[in-house]
Amino acid sequence: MGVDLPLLDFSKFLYGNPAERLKVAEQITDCFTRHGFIKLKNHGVSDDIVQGIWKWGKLFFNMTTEQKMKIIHHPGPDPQRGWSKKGAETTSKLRKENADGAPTGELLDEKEHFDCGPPGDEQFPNIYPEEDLPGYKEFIENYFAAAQKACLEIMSACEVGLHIPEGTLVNSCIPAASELRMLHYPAVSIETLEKGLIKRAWPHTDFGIITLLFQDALGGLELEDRSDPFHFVPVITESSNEMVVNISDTFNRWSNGTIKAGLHQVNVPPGLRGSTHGSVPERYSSVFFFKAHREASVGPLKEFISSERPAQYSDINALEFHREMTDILY
Ligand SMILES: O=C(O)CCC(=O)C(=O)O
Ligand SMILES: [Fe+2]
Repeated sequence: MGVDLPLLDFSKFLYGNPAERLKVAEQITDCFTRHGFIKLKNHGVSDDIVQGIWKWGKLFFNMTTEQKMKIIHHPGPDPQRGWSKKGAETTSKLRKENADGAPTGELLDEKEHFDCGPPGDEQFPNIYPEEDLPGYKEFIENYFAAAQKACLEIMSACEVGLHIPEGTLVNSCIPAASELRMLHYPAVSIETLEKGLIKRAWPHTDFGIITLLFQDALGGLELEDRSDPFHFVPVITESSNEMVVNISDTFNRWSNGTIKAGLHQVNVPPGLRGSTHGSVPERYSSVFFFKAHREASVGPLKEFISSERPAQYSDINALEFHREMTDILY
């Protein structure tokens, strides 16, 4: 029982010799296949950027409601831009679509977030608090570039680990169409969370290719223990520089259902489980939803289709898939 996620050293892929690259690539795809999740160190996103997540996250969410309202996101099927206030999104509806026995109804997530796409996105322009928080946009754009680069390297590692031709995954990811999210979970009473109508984030899978995640020292991210379905265990990160990566729905589709998306939620942090009263401190985290380029197919790749395993998913493009999924989410 339990899930032992090893902390893999990605520098062995980035700078290692061919044998080292192959070894870590296979560890990555093996862990992804078994758990839907991996943990990486030396991933190439600098400590400065990770420290910036905590610094800029606090500055952003500490802005007044009036300031945040200037860049509020208007819900709809297109990619999210700007600030979404607490209760705007319910991940539980997605869950309802994905599996039986899941919570149903309007279960809200106890979180607020900021979302943006690639710097200079013309199709879905980003919105920043440029006057109210100078420097934020510049930080976010640098973080976006570093996260996008890390994801492309992880795709290369997956190609090596899965023994599929170079470029099979990477070529569908350029130009960038990823989404970056800064998250803040306000302090909440344990009683409220334990009552079960509110969760920091309900069980869900993400719908890009992979998601990078950084969480603060408080923690609270949990993944499904596949040996005990619908039972969740904490993803323990020893330092806030550790990168947690999950497989998301697009990878599941590309692999024709052989590499499944990692089901996850955000719960009472490990150190506070079992308490019956008191409050759970606020929490900060950030996720980078790595997406295929908007016209790329999110149907199964030919490497994963055979006469024994015909295509399980339709051949739609990434933007159509995104719209389909956000329609469920809001
Ligand atoms: O904050 C976290 O740890 C996870 C957030 C998450 O799963 C999401 O936004 O999709
Ligand atoms: Fe998620």
